[in-house]
Amino acid sequence: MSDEWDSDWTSRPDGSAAALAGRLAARMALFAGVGEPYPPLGSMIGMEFSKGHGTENDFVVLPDLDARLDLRADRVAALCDRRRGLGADGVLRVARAGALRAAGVLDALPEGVGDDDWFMDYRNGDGSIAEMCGNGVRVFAHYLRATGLEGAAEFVVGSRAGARPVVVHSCDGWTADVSVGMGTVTELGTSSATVGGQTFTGLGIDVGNPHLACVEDSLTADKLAALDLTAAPQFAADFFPHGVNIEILTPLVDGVVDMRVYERGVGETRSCGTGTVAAAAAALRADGREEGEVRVRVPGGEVLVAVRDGAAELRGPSVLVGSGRIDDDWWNALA
Ligand SMILES: N[C@@H](CCC[C@H](N)C(=O)O)C(=O)O
Repeated sequence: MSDEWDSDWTSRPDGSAAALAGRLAARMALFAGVGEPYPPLGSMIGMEFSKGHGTENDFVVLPDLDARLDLRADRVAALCDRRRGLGADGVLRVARAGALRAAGVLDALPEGVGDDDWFMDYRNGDGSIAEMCGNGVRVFAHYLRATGLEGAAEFVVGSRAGARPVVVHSCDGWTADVSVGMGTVTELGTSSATVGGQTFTGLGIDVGNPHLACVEDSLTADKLAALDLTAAPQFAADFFPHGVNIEILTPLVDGVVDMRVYERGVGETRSCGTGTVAAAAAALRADGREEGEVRVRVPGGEVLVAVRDGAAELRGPSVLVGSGRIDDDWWNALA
């Protein structure tokens, strides 16, 4: 972690009124000394963050261009906690791949990713690292464009699953429409999982991260909405030794499916971009096809998935909600 985030008064975890008054006085004195107006609490020092979502799969975005942040699992989990933190399904650290490699966050660069490429360092809400996040990439690309960190509308975002080319079709400070090349879709075979007391059989699919996409013929959108996804599903751990994201979906009708998801490292989310790709591939396969376009409706909105030549493209929205600073005292007290 950077020294600038660890000054004497920011590192004290003492949250008492006396301690707070002391810190305020120290800030006021500091600013009075240089003739500057006193800044609002939290505006002087503290990590910048933004909050965004893709079809309501939400993320804390942390710009960390020098890759100095120590993104320990407990810190990520606290940040993502909806009561004691900012609240999110995951964290997106923004840096160049080379900076993350130099800082030891990445041992080596994934295939197709260069030192100068942007890299989405993605963490699940429980602090675990995942290879890829399809909704996250759209928000990541939107953030880069909206902040001016990236000037081009087409560029590459590196992920642990490899290079993901993005096209930002339209974008302002609030919303964006983004396409992502999601790479190869690999079928792993059939497996099953028990969700809310019901057993579903599906297709194991790797899109950089592991999925079990279960197309259930008897499901309607209403029956899907009534499923209980509060408890963690049971799945075949020998089939998915690193855990799995589980999608339950209706069969393909007129190019549309409805999907819900239980994400590894998070729980039920209102959308999962890689999950929609797995769902589209499984729905096409169940329909006797290997290619095609599928509109995937999720609780948080909808996205468009195209599967062609064994690879997929995902297109959907991104929303940037706002930005601010994380209090250093809060962050350091997590140590
Ligand atoms: N929400 C993401 C997927 C995030 C990673 C996943 N939970 C995993 O552990 O593989 C998406 O939009 O793809």
